[in-house]
Amino acid sequence: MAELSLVSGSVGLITLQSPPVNALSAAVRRGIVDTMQRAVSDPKVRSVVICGQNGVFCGGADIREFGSTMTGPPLVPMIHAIEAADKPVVAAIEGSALGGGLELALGCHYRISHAKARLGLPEVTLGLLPAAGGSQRLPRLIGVPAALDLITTGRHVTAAEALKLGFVDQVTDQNTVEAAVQFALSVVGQSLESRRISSLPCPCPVDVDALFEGVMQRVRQSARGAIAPVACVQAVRAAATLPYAQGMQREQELMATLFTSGQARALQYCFFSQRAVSRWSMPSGARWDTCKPKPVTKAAVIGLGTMGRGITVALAQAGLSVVAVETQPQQLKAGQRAVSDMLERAAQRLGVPSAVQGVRYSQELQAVADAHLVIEAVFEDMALKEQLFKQLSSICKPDTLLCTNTSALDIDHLASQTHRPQQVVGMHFFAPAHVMKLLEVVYGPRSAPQAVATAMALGKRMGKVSVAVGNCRGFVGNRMLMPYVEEALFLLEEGATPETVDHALEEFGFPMGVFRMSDLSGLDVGWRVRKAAGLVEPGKMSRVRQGRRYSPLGDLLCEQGRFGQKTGQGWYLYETPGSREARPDPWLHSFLEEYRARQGLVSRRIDSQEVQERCLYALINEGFNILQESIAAGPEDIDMIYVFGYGWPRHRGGPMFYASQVGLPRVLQRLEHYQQLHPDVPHLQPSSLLWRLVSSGSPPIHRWREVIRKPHSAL
Ligand SMILES: CCCCCC/C=C/CC(=O)SCCNC(=O)CCNC(=O)[C@H](O)C(C)(C)COP(=O)(O)OP(=O)(O)OC[C@H]1O[C@@H](n2cnc3c(N)ncnc32)[C@H](O)[C@@H]1OP(=O)(O)O
Repeated sequence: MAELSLVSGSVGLITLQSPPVNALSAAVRRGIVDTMQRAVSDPKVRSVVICGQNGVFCGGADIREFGSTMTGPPLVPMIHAIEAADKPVVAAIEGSALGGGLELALGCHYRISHAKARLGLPEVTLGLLPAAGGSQRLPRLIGVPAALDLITTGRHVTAAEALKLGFVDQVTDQNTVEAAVQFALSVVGQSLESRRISSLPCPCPVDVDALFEGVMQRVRQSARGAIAPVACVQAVRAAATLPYAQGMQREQELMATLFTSGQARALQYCFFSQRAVSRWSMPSGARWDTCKPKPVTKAAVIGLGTMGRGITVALAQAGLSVVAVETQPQQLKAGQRAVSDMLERAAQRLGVPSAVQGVRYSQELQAVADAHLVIEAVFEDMALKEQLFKQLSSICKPDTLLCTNTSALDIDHLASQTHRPQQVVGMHFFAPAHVMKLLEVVYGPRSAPQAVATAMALGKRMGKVSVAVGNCRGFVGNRMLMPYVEEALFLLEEGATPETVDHALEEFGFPMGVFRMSDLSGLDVGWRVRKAAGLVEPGKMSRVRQGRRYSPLGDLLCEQGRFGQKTGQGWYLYETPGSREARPDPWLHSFLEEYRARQGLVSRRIDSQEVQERCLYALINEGFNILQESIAAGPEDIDMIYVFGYGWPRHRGGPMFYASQVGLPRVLQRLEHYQQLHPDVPHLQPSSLLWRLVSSGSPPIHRWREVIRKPHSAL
């Protein structure tokens, strides 16, 4: 797992060998300890270079080992032994040096990096901190503020930035190992004292207390309940204020708490789930590894509203040639300006050439004729989309993929408007479409596996986390959101205020509670959907519609023109239309009191626990229904949709993972409890899959699929 060879007569070259990313598994650590010992004791070896095979230095500790008892040589003494060596050790960094990989490099006396390498300490994103000395060495080398930035965000930096910050000694765009070998030859005989980072003093800011207080406040605010960023600050503070040995002790203590935490498990589950969702499958048995995507170089977008603009930008930035069609001349002009601005700004920020030239604009639908793939992003209106799909079916080449960006409408119905239902899929983007990472790729019963493969591959090219899901109202994300929103409205009827509900959800870790979110996206959006579903009865207050409990509160606000931020009033009050700061609205509080009085509802005190349980368990319950119906292939798919599209706090792993952590029997018991209190609310009726999982002994989440697939009786 690590090989030693002698090169250029006197350089011991240690090559880490553990594909795909040379993670520091027990075998690799054993290999490093063994080869270092041999190199140090071999008189022919005068200096050492450490590199990784296949163009990757090291992706860090082997995350797969974290779930079980760690065996093999520990990282910390291994890195100390490298640093203590009396022969110069040079890290030759290609590809990635991340986490334990960078900590290994920081234990070396010199670091030579390829220009295209990426370096960083992303442990915080896995619920950990750099506990192989990284939190103590990096501040000594680059100073406290820069180290705090890298360690608390986990961001990867380019070799150029690493050189500027001072933790890389040389950057090359030639062969990195050869450059490192030459470098190793050149430093033989030089003193290594100043190269042992652990022996350097930590450059200490003038007012350490003020600095760390400010940082801690900022970090706590953005962490939204995540504990690792806070521990990272504490570890760096130890580097700034304690001698190295004591700092290391503090680093280990903090790591011990994080390592076994539920948050670390959740974040590591997210790491693997994010990768697992690209290995999609359909109920038909079609899979990611049996279907080849079709090449797509020319795409078309129809409709230049907010979504169409974002989708155009995302496609152009992925290097596709795009034609954007908008039939309204004013909208076309405004859309063109907005798209060009977004592309120019992004190019400036990233220091890359602008993709503006890759986009053409037209008022004519005919302009999409030679596209390989068309994404429709017109107004959410079935009649309009039906008409459009009929036209596209005759304009486009027979093998052109026809995609819709609908957020809820029936993909199969749209497919039936065309002569090529197998070529129709949903590509459900989230606003702003060029920023948000999530893409739901929705297949109908007639969608061809190759069409799904092509949409998934395109999503990947656009840098999205793409999740393949089946066709149903609202697909996965919005379908699960419906009971969540409904429960929040019911809680208002029963005595809560928007503030108490939002506070409980934000306390859980959402960036915004349901009412602030609804004000931001516009109350009229849901109103239109409810109208189309025949649920809205203007001016009426009835609380049972279509045979189940219904809250008309949202409709009543819309009837008064309260659409949220854009009108300056919604569930909250805003200083002016469009402003963002939500303030409690006394009018709304009186309105709720009057509403309850007219409905004969007795207001009661509702605590955070009830808000969280009713909103979140209702959402989770719908997730179980979705799994049961095979709309999502597994819990990881649902969880990634919620983490990347709906602000579910990543350190809680997604709704299904959260349910597994709370304990399925507990979720079931609380749903039953609330269902008894509210028998007219069908979404509180526990899903039969939840029942089956509990009666199968509540297996761990990675074994749920076995229960989902098991044929079940109608018990
Ligand atoms: C109590 C004391 C205990 C001490 C513990 C010491 C702790 C040390 C801290 C750490 O080092 S934690 C790990 C820090 N490293 C990372 O976070 C890096 C994670 N990896 C990546 O960011 C990327 O994978 C990459 C290295 C940039 C490569 O990206 P690329 O897009 O090229 O490939 P991927 O699809 O992401 O990955 C390919 C394949 O490899 C698996 N993998 C990647 N990194 C690791 C890893 N560190 N451990 C185990 N497996 C890893 C990844 O899961 C993919 O496989 P899959 O089968 O497709 O899932």
